[in-house]
Amino acid sequence: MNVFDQLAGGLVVSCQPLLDDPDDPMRDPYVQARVAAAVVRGGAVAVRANGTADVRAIRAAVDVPVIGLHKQGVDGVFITPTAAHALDVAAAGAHIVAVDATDRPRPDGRSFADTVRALRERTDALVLADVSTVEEGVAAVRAGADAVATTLAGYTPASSPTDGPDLTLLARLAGVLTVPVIAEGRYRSVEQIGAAFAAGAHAVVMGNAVTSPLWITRHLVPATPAGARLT
Ligand SMILES: CC(=O)N[C@H](C=O)[C@@H](O)[C@H](O)[C@H](O)COP(=O)(O)O
Repeated sequence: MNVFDQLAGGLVVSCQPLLDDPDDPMRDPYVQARVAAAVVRGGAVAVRANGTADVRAIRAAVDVPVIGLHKQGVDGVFITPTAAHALDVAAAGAHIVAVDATDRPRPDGRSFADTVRALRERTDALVLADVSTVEEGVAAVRAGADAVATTLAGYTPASSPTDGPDLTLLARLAGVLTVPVIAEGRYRSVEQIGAAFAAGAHAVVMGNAVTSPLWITRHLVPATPAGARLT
């Protein structure tokens, strides 16, 4: 049984501070580890986390698989952009390393396949390929990815943002791949979780809608008269 089997049919919760707000008060490994412990207590089958400090703190706080990544910047390839980042995340204790698997240029001039090879040679970590198109998913599996996630749908030049989660991409990936396909990106509701499993998801990842008070409040405030006056 590999680690992805432990995720089958479950909810994975991403415990990360907000990407686009460096002053998010939740940007603290102790805080993220407490959030992770809470979501696991609530039934999350795994936790996704950003950065070696958060991965290490969360590994110590929970007994479910940890999907680690390292975000660098906000443009181009920013999810675990280099082999060195991937090795650091694995060394911090991630069972699975999430890596951008698009074919865009990377800061180390290497390819996604090189990162997979480096992880295989030096760690036991499995590789989750974050993609935005079917073609990227197919190429990622050819390059050795253990699973594919729709994380980058709507966040790359090759994909268009959808209002909610990209269920079409999910269904197409699930239709052509034999590895687990993870639904991730803009999941906000019980209905969307159901729709993802109906479309063939192996597991569903929810992030901001569960773990970011900053994101949730910013989402709700415009519905108030006081918030509407601000916009
Ligand atoms: C595109 C990107 O940078 N995605 C990141 C991946 O780790 C996170 O910022 C997201 O919160 C995560 O994917 C979960 O998605 P959502 O918060 O929409 O449920």
